[in-house]
Amino acid sequence: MPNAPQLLDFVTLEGLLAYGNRLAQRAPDERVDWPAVRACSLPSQLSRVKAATDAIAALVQQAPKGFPDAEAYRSARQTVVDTACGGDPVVFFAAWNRLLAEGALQPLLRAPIGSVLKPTHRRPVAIVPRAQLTPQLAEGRIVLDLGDDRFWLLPRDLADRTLLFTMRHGVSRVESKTHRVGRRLANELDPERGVPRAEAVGAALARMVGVVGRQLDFLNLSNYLDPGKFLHFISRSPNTRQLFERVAAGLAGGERVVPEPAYAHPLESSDFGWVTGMEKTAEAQELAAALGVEVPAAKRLIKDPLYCYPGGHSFFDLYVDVIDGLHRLGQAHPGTVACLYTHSSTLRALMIYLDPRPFHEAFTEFSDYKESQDNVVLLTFEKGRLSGYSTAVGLSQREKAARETWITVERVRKDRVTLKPRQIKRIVALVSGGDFAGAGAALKELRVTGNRLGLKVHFVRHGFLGLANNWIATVTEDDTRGMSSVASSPIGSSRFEDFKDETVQQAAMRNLEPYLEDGALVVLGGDGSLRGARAIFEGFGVQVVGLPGTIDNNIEGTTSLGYHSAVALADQSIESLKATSAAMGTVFFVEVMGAGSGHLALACAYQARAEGLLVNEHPDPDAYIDDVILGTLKQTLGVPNKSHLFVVAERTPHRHHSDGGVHGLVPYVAGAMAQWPPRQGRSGCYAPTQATKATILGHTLRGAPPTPEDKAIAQHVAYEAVHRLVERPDEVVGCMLAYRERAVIEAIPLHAVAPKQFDWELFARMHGSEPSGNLR
Ligand SMILES: Nc1ncnc2c1ncn2[C@@H]1O[C@H](COP(=O)(O)OP(=O)(O)O)[C@@H](O)[C@H]1O
Ligand SMILES: O=P(O)(O)OC[C@H]1O[C@](O)(COP(=O)(O)O)[C@@H](O)[C@@H]1O
Repeated sequence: MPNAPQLLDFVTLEGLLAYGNRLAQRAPDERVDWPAVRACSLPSQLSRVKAATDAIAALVQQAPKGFPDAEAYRSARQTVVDTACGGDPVVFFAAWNRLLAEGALQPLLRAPIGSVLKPTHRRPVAIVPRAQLTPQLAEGRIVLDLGDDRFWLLPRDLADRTLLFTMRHGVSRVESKTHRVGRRLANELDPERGVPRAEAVGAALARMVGVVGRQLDFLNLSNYLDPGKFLHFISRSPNTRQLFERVAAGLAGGERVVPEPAYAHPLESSDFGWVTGMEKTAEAQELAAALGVEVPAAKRLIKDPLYCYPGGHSFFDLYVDVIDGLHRLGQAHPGTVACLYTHSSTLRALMIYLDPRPFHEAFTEFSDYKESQDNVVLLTFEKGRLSGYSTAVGLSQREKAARETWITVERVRKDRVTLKPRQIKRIVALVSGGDFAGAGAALKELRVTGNRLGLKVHFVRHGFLGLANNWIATVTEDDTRGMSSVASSPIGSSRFEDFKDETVQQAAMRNLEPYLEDGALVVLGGDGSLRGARAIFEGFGVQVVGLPGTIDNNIEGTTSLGYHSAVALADQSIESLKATSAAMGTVFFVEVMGAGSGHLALACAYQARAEGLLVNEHPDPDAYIDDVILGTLKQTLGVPNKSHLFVVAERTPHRHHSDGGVHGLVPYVAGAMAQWPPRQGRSGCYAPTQATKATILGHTLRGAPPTPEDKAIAQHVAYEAVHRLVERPDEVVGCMLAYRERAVIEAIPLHAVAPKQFDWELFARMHGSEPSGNLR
């Protein structure tokens, strides 16, 4: 049990009172509607705690009998604040949380709210995975394929049912990731990320409603999904109204007038009173200081669903509001569809309620409700019961397992982060693996930004090899002058397979030791180098950040440094070869790097509109050579001004040479061509001479000069790495900073770094065909 009393035995009344009083004296944030502050002296508070504790214990004793509704529970609790606590919310806070630490509040988690009790068995579901779709479930319903092996079971008519589309606002200016975002905060959507997300939610909902509507029409059933008749409910927070506006625009599709939304209390987010708007880190640090414990222990208390804020508001409190409130909304609007615009905490409460596991267990899973999870929970209210699943709950077994692993591993990563905000004093950087353009620009940016933020910066020569040999030096302005435009890696790189050996890593750690206290290591390199970074992060606790750099561009979720420069340089050569091919009719095979992945080769081939492409990913290169390469040449050889150019990724295996790639292709293709009957020319004309050649661009691409694009990416990720290491180390340590094409930089934990899949669609597009089954 996450909150077993012995794990919270550090919680004292004195500590809680000290902390609560400090909160009450916080300077209010202007965006926050601040609750009334009562100044009470510590002795008078202490004298009231006993009465408060007894009154709360009496309230908890009522729990098994249940509370008629959420309002009854809230007012019973408020009576304790007003009477036993003398109106002092801090006294309530101290008495309640002390009882929580003793485990005395547990009966609340089993209390029925109104007629509603958390189900102990699986509820009827509205969305089911394929494996659970039985004929009985589908009987009398419309079964809609949502993709991803999931089906939505919808009634054929609404009758006395209510459909509830519950949506959360997504990304707002003050983010719940970093701040306590409560109902007292007038929060607004983040214009760059929140507004497009809200529009996307609206578009997705409109699409889904349209698909179901068409099914109903097809079955000659009355279309109850008419957006013109939907009801809309929001909370008081501006971001839920903004979400409504975007979704309503999507649903209306420029045709209908959408009615004004109504206010609904259960859609409010949690009430954190004086804490609303506060940074979560500061909150945990202050509580830890007041209780005289480490921050992780204080976080354990804060994360308990029963932990209350001064005044009594807890996550459990919100849960009661949401569950009771949604049942009421369902009851009040039978035969209709209602759109509910709300906050992530509401969706979290819903998921916990819909999930049949015990409250604490489900809370532990869903307490980290994340951006990447669903934005809409689909609910049906029928015969007094809510059923329905968000896709986050209705995941297939495979997805569920992947998600559980992700949650566990992410927790472990965070536990390994020891660097605190603004603690870092030095950065050590190295470049590893195959070299790439842009490394210089990234290193220079690390030095400049690091120094500007008061950090010492050190470079390691020749990657992990240099770490094992102690080739570490402090760098200054002198050392990095002109570095941004340097090709390859100005501090060297290496392939050093011995680094996979733990004893070699230990030697490297001894060299790194003097830099590790208050320091972080930045590793620039490809997937192998990032595996090396992960090894010393997980094995030795080195606070490491990875920056992706490889001309192969084969790391999922990011553009890697060096890729654009390599493509640009290859493109110059390929276009030159195309020109001479068109002039002379020569057949060219151009080999580019990329033994491990064909992304670079594909980009080069497509951009140059080559006739064909051979990559290592190809399931049958021999068949491709015979069918596509020879087939194309049969048709195009001799066509005036036609070029014949094929891009080949290094070491692509085939039967014409053991080294693969372009090796062996020239004699084979030239030999085949020689067998073809001469093209019919005009009588009396001589046929042009046909030549077949191979060109290997090879390592020129790794040493390409950095393009402005690569320099810009390098500067951006390096700048972010330093800033985030200083300000938010828990978000970047043990991660690779991924550069998304739309210039969004995100942290991907090293354990989640995965190979990028070859783009068969682009491959097919380049060939003017659809990818065939065996290529997918
Ligand atoms: N599993 C690992 N553990 C420790 N070090 C590793 C691991 N994998 C790779 N490395 C280190 O990273 C270096 C570069 O990896 P490599 O795959 O050659 O290049 P890239 O980083 O460009 O993909 C290796 O030579 C080795 O020093
Ligand atoms: O020249 P080397 O060290 O044999 O490496 C060749 C490989 O290195 C690369 O240039 C880059 O690969 P990495 O990013 O994995 O180092 C590949 O395209 C190529 O197949």
